[in-house]
Amino acid sequence: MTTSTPAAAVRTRVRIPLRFPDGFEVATEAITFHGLVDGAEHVALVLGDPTATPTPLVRLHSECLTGDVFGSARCDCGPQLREATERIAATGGVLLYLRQEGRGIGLYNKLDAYALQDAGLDTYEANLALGLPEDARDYTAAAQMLSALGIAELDLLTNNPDKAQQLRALGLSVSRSVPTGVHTNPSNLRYLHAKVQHTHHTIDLAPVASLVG
Ligand SMILES: Nc1nc2c(ncn2[C@@H]2O[C@H](COP(=O)(O)OP(=O)(O)OP(=O)(O)O)[C@@H](O)[C@H]2O)c(=O)[nH]1
Ligand SMILES: [Zn+2]
Repeated sequence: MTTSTPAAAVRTRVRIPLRFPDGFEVATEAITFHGLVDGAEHVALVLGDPTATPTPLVRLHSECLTGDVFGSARCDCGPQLREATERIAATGGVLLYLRQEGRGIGLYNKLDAYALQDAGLDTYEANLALGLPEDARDYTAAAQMLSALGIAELDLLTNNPDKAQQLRALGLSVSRSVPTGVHTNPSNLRYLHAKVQHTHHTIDLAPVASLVG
């Protein structure tokens, strides 16, 4: 981490057995922190043995109440969370569950943005129309969490180049960006297409290109 980033410290470690609706089960250790710069209640989930490899697999998962909890098909967050949990457990690593709902604009603003998308705007235009940034996420707290866990070098499970870029600028060594699976459905195609076009997410939509309007 850069010298200008304040250090955070582990507050509590507690074991939580996870049981997903599809039957997948895995044990995790949930970790909370003191001293995170943005004051949010971000949580780290340790899966498998992160010390088993010099570059543990890490995912920075931005909170999505609608996708992660309710099963919304408007985005790919729920399936990505499920996928990440299993893949990280297999190799050893950490999932940081970051309280950055709506790319950092909050739940109510995200739902306002959904309403604008239903009126024709894309996911980025909708944020701007609300007078908000396209993407308000800052990963300084994530870098603090990783440093507090003793992780300086990692593989990052993401399709979003900005996440690796920000972590590197914060002094972490991101060995590789490992793409997630492609989780398309009729309700999220336009959203995923906007991510590829606008923010260069590495999502291979070629197999479904003809369906994107
Ligand atoms: N403002 C806004 N936020 C959204 C929208 N759809 C999903 N989100 C939020 O976007 C965040 C997830 O970001 P994504 O752009 O799907 O993916 P990413 O985190 O940038 O990249 P990956 O690491 O590849 O998943 C979550 O916080 C969601 O709540 C939307 O239409 N508008
Ligand atoms: Zn989502």
